[in-house]
Amino acid sequence: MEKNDVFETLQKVREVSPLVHNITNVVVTNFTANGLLALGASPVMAYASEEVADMARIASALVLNIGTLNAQNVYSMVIAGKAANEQGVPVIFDPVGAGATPYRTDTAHKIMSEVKVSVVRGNAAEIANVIGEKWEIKGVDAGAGNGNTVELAIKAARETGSVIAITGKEDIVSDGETTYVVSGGHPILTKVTGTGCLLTSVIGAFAGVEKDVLRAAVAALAYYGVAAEKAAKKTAEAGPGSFQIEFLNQLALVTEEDITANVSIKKI
Ligand SMILES: Nc1ncnc2c1ncn2[C@@H]1O[C@H](COP(=O)(O)OP(=O)(O)O)[C@@H](O)[C@H]1O
Ligand SMILES: Cc1ncsc1CCOP(=O)(O)O
Ligand SMILES: [Mg+2]
Repeated sequence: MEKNDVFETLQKVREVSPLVHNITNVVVTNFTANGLLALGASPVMAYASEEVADMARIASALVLNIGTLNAQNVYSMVIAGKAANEQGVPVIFDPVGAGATPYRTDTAHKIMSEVKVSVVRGNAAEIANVIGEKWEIKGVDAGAGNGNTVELAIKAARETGSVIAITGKEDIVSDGETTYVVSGGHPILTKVTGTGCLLTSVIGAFAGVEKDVLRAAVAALAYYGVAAEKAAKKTAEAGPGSFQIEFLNQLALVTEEDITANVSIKKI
């Protein structure tokens, strides 16, 4: 996986404009749709159990996000996930807040057991709790924890059979055999809600055009980090509000040169 693979995959997303079906949370819905549009993908949010199977079947990727879960949406997520699986549509899962309440943890386990998930993207606490390990979580935010995120990603990938993306200061992606560290991004990302959720949907867009989901996830994380760095630089004198808007701009503006100059991907 090289820097030019990142740009190549980004170009494919921009050319194909994959339809990304999101069943996500009420906090991030608008931001996610706008972020996917800025990337060049085509977002749709569809939640009704009567239509999710039909929508998932025609999508290039399905993104499931339990941020503001309830019984109805979880029911829809499983129906959509199974339809996507039948059709070979990649399913990307964001276990928002897994570990914060037993309902979230149990739901994450239910989705992982009933749906074949291609990629799970979460912070370290969420990924740890998905595989039954302890890691402090405060609502939807990861606590410091004292585990090793590389080991956690490898273990979680082996146990679940999914590609695992753990995000934070450094992002780790593993399929249990091959593991990458993607550096970049900016701490101000943690001051804007939904940047993790949007990233999960961006991974969906990349997986919608690239069959190798490990490669798709690494490319998505690298691209996202570069856009964040550019936005942070441009709004350095301002705060999270200006950053949020500029980040959407930069998601549309990342160039091959930006990627060559700023991406850091290490295979470990
Ligand atoms: N300290 C940090 N420095 C740079 N980037 C960060 C930092 N913390 C998080 N990020 C980035 O913020 C984005 C969202 O990740 P994260 O905050 O882990 O997700 P979540 O919001 O789901 O907890 C990712 O692109 C990640 O790389
Ligand atoms: C604040 C909040 N509460 C429930 S979902 C949500 C959004 C979480 O988004 P992210 O994990 O991307 O910060
Ligand atoms: Mg999150």
